[in-house]
Amino acid sequence: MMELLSPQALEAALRDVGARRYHNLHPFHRLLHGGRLTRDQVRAWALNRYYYQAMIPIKDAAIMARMHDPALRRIWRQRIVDHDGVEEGDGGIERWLKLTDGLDLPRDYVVSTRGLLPATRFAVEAYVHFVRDRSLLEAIASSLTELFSPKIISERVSGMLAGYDFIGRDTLAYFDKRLSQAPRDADFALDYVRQHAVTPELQQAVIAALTFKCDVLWSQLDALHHAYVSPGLPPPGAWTPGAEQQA
Ligand SMILES: O=C(O)c1cc(C(=O)O)c2c(n1)C(=O)C(=O)c1cc(C(=O)O)[nH]c1-2
Repeated sequence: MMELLSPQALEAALRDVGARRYHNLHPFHRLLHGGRLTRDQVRAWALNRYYYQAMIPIKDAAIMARMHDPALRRIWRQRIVDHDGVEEGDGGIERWLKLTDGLDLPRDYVVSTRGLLPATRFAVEAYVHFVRDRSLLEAIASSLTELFSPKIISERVSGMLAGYDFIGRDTLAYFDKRLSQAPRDADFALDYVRQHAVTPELQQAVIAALTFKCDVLWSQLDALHHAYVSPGLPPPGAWTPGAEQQA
């Protein structure tokens, strides 16, 4: 028989998933944050990660479409505003494109997603499908990796500024805003999960949802590492340096 956890014990179990499985532990991130990648390897990361950024509002719209409570939708919709902006030239996706601009990747090439690793596409799509197909509680729980993101973002910004002469603070502006947005979003989601996961089965389901999401993030880095670090085998059609110049 599974035991019913107190809200505090449930939170501890969720934090333990992060401590063991969050993508700050991935070797690719260690290299990225340690200043040990080439400029082209950093470009591959920014190009692929764009797809995650671009699909986050679609993921959040799929979650919102399942919310019957206007009060809940009013809170959740802020996530879409944060990424899409209130007007053109504003928002998280635009700030991510400042990063790819800074790495000399043409915007139309980035936005076309032509050079994406297939595994990036599969992992990100799996996240969107997960929130569409599972319960609302599991969908909300799957966003809880953001509990752990402020720490990795701080490590990343300081590590990349120190480690790469081709990266400046303005290119990394995307992350400044996430440092306040992520805790606000994660605190809300954690509160929701603590209140609604009230049976052992629901509690196991939210722990599994967070585990799944850690796998979504981890497998994107596995694919980058395999294609661009070791053994360095980009799949057919995936970006290689210079491919962005070809029509
Ligand atoms: O830089 C990172 O390591 C990182 C991680 C995560 C995350 O843990 O899913 C997100 C973000 N960044 C991020 O920028 C972001 O907008 C975001 C939204 C979500 C989500 O699941 O709704 N995660 C993340």
